[in-house]
Amino acid sequence: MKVLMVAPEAYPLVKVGGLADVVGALPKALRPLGVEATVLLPWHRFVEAQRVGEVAYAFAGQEERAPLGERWEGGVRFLLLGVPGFERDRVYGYHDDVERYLRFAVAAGRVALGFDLVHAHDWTAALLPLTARVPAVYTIHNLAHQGLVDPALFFHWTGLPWSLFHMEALEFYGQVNLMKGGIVFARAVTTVSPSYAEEIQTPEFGMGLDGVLRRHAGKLFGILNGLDLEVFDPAKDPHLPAPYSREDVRGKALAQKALWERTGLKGPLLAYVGRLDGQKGLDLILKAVPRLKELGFYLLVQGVGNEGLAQALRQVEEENPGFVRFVEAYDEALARLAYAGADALLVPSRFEPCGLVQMIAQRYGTPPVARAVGGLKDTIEDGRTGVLFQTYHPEGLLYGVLRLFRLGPEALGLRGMEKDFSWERSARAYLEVYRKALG
Ligand SMILES: Nc1ncnc2c1ncn2[C@@H]1O[C@H](COP(=O)(O)OP(=O)(O)O[C@H]2O[C@H](CO)[C@@H](O)[C@H](O)[C@H]2O)[C@@H](O)[C@H]1O
Repeated sequence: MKVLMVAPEAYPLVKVGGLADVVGALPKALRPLGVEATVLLPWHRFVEAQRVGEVAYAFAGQEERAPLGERWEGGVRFLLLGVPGFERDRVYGYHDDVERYLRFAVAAGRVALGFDLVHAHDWTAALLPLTARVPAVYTIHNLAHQGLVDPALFFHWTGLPWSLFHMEALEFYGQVNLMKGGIVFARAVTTVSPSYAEEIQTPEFGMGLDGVLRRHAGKLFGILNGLDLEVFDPAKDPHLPAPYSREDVRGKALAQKALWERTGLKGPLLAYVGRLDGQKGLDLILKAVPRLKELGFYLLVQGVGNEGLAQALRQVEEENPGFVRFVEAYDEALARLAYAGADALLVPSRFEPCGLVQMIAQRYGTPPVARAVGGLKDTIEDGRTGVLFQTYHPEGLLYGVLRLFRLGPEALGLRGMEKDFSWERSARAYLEVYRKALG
């Protein structure tokens, strides 16, 4: 079976968050099952690849051509599509994001012709289930980003008929909603944990699409993300001062020391690693700081993203020297040191489709304190490998932290290291869904 995965990011070529980890790892896990998956990404100028051809497509009534690049990484074939709009430094966050990703998706439809199935990821590829001439599976990684477009622009750019502009297809409160199109037109829709698959069918988590998801519930599947155990392995991680495993955890103490030295903090150390986004519950962390400090905890926050949150974090760092460190950087090495060297990882998300950071931390022997939502619920054993709290409130988070330290973070950490986060089972579930879609 030849599958084309279409996504905006994939590890190790382009990574902003967890989507990249998933799109990077899934093709490797599918290979032993007889699925040959190729990953198609926009050709960002910072990605080196060999030019292997050209793709012709129509956009806004004009014939255009885009170079096609190829690169192999870890046995996976990556194709890079050089449509205009991607010769920039960042992956997202430009005023014309919708236009450039639509152009990418239109051109990607041409590339898909050589494959049995398209697997489209998130809003940036959501046009493909509608336009690709091969069956499509659509995966929702995050319902918060849906891709809303002015209908006049959308139909001008894509050349699609206005007859698609109705409630059962692309229309969403007067605009075109790309993610809605992905859900409606895919043969199967997946999301990244069983709990999130349930939650998004409710008004609380559905972000306006819960009705659409309920209508299409028969083809909606929750498949838990795995971890790339080669990439995230404390026994082989080059970013750590010394390797360690469950059998010999001595290296973990060295990681802790290195983390203290690097950040100027000491223990008991609570860490947050991830994008700075309203989704992630950083407002709870910010509000909990005075109490955490009183109780003798130290706090490290590492991440980039929302400027308002960054500002608030800078201020909290300034007001609490020696207790709070805010590292505003995308830094793989420091992230690994935090997963290994912190006493606990905080994941107080408002909602969480799956979440990888809590799995990474458990694999590195660091228990998470997380909110009981989405994939966090599905990957943390409450009281055994981490602590889950219910209420979205600073008190909920504080209660979780105190409970963890009563239970003993070391014991929970050791149990977390035993957990199986491999992709194997999930890859088989995807294969089942692919078969249904090809049906
Ligand atoms: N400043 C930084 N420095 C270094 N590394 C950093 C970093 N900020 C983030 N990362 C890395 O980015 C990844 C984050 O992945 P998550 O799945 O936890 O969240 P994200 O919200 O990005 O993903 C979305 O998609 C994934 C994939 O489906 C879902 O699991 C998740 O719930 C959904 O919100 C991890 O590999 C983490 O180490």
